[in-house]
Amino acid sequence: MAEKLNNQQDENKYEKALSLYNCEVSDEEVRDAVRKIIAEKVHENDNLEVKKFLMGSVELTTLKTTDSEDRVLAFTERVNQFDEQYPELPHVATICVYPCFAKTVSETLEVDGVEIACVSGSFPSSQALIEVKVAETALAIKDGATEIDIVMPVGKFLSGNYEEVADEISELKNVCGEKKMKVILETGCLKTAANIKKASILSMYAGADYIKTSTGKLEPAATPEAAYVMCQAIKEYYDKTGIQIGFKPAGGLNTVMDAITMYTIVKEVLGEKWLTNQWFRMGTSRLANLLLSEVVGHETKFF
Ligand SMILES: O=C[C@H](O)COP(=O)(O)O
Repeated sequence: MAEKLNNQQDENKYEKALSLYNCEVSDEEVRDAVRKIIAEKVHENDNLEVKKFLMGSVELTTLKTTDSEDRVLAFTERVNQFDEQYPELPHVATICVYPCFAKTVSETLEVDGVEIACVSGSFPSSQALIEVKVAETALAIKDGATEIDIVMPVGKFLSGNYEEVADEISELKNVCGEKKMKVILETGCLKTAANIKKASILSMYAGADYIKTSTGKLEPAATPEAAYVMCQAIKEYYDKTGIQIGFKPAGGLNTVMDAITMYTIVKEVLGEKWLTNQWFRMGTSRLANLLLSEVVGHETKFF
């Protein structure tokens, strides 16, 4: 059943994989389906238990031009202190930083089970020579990254160079080896549900362990519609191959209700099997304090 393509020599192997899926998705149908989920289901998940779960799915992110070693060190220390101050609450899933800070985080982080995610491959544009992307990814891992977030080469995708897009993703997955690799689709640039579905399928066949909506550097970022299409693609891929792929909405998740909406879409499309922080992550630079404030019942700026 499993359809791992990496060892096949066929020149059009990824186009062939794409042809196994219906990628002619209607934007209008997606909008209607999302509207229905939001109207009928989101309220069921607006509760303390879900908010606690969401805290444990957060990829605590700092990807700022102003980041420095001191700031990243302080950022990591807050995660260490969180575990001491709130032992009954789930700690965040990862700390997500630029590769030049992987060493700082890995030398400072004291909490077991918090992964170190590094954006790589010339984040956020992905516009660099593959050799540079390979080197950056290898160095991030050498310095302690336990997960890698790369950006799909969006320009190549929009030009229809699907084999090149997939070969590049596959090459970077080879560098990652056992380390989990997330592929950011930058769904705001893909515009249509059909493109988002195609990019999702292509990334999964090329070796993505997670697919991720956005870099957070472009608008629109993680929309419920993009999340819906990506979750559908993950489900169809799982049904066909038996391989479970994670989902990471990221970028522009600014309110607790944004997070609950993403949770609801995952629950409705993918089901309970994806509702662990191994398979569902939220990349955010703003949500951790808001979620914590709601969980503890008063405003806090811990992170
Ligand atoms: O990967 C995570 C995103 O870059 C975070 O985006 P954000 O700053 O809009 O929350």
